[in-house]
Amino acid sequence: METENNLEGCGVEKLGTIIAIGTTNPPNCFYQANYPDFYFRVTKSEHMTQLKDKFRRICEKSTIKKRYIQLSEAMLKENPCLIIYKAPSFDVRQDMLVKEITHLIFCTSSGIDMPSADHKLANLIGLKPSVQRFMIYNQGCFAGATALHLAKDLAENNASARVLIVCSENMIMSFQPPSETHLDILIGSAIFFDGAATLIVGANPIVSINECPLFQIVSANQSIIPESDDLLIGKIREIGMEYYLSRNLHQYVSNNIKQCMVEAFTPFGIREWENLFYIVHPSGVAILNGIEEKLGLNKERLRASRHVLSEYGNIVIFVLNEMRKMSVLEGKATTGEGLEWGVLFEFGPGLTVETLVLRSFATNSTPWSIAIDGV
Ligand SMILES: CC(=O)CC(=O)SCCNC(=O)CCNC(=O)[C@H](O)C(C)(C)COP(=O)(O)OP(=O)(O)OC[C@H]1O[C@@H](n2cnc3c(N)ncnc32)[C@H](O)[C@@H]1OP(=O)(O)O
Repeated sequence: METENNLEGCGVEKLGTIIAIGTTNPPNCFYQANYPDFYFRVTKSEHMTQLKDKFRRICEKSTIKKRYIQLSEAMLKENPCLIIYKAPSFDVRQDMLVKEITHLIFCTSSGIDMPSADHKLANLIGLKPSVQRFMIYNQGCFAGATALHLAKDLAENNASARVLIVCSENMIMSFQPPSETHLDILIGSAIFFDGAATLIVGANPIVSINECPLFQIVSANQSIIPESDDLLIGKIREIGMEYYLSRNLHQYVSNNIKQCMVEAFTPFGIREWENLFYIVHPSGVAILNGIEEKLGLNKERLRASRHVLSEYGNIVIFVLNEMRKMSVLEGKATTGEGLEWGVLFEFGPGLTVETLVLRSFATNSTPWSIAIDGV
């Protein structure tokens, strides 16, 4: 790969580095093949046979095998307003959601109470009262990358800071019954899922105390795709989260991805895309296919994203975790499947794209037995 290694001499050890990643899901696992029956039965929509057939086609084409969702049939029975299209249900959803270091960043699109979820978490895990907290609400799917972006700045500007990031998403606010007049609900119902991820970011990782450098965040860029404001909209209403997903969304993302790559990698003299590792937000098979095609990537490059899409659904931090686990299990030399440089993309309302340039670490330079659960 053609690189000018423009980082030399600029204190790379001071760059924000991901030193821990963990992910979790609620226990209810839904196989995608069974989900149409479940979804139409619990929402009492069995009579909408054509819509159910369409939903089944969407589920089949989603390439998702299974997803984890906290909402159960019992919860829906107890809260029947959740299965009536456009029924006022915000208070019920909000009440269901709230039951549930040096710096703390919490991001979620679930719940808007004050004091917020970051405050409750800090108390729960016994963080110092002086911990510096930052709450990121309702940024949709690009919140994880924004949290990493912010953590990088905090870590690089506060010597010895250790930033805990917690991302938690839950479908309780966005769950809607199927509607013939609002087909976007079928797409969200087929690809959104519940999950949570945590990361710790700090500069100058100390390996002797088992801090485990996984990925260095070399740079972080955020950009808005021109003329895309209306393509992905979520509105908090009395009915919970009302959302709209344009059919053209995937084309806007893929048509603009090259520009994001050029802006992110030009400062480092990197102009070829094939020899990078990719942590791409698994937001839909059409988006992954479009990115692969526009960047001219071979099928292997988006393997981690496709695996997470198939096994969980749509959250980027899961892909980051999958990449480092997969690299170790397959005996690759670095945490980025043997490659040095990589990129993390995440998209959300705006349309906003976060592009993070990453560098991997040698897999034999870190205390892996502690870093990889199950290995
Ligand atoms: C929340 C956030 O902040 C960020 C996010 O992640 S938002 C989510 C972003 N992801 C998306 O918008 C999904 C992108 N789309 C896809 O991945 C795929 O198009 C898909 C899995 C939905 C379907 O797969 P496909 O290979 O394109 O199949 P295709 O045959 O074209 O579509 C299947 C059916 O879905 C319908 N469909 C596709 N996109 C649709 C949309 N946006 N709205 C409504 N219907 C849609 C098609 O009309 C088709 O219906 P019929 O079978 O009745 O003809």
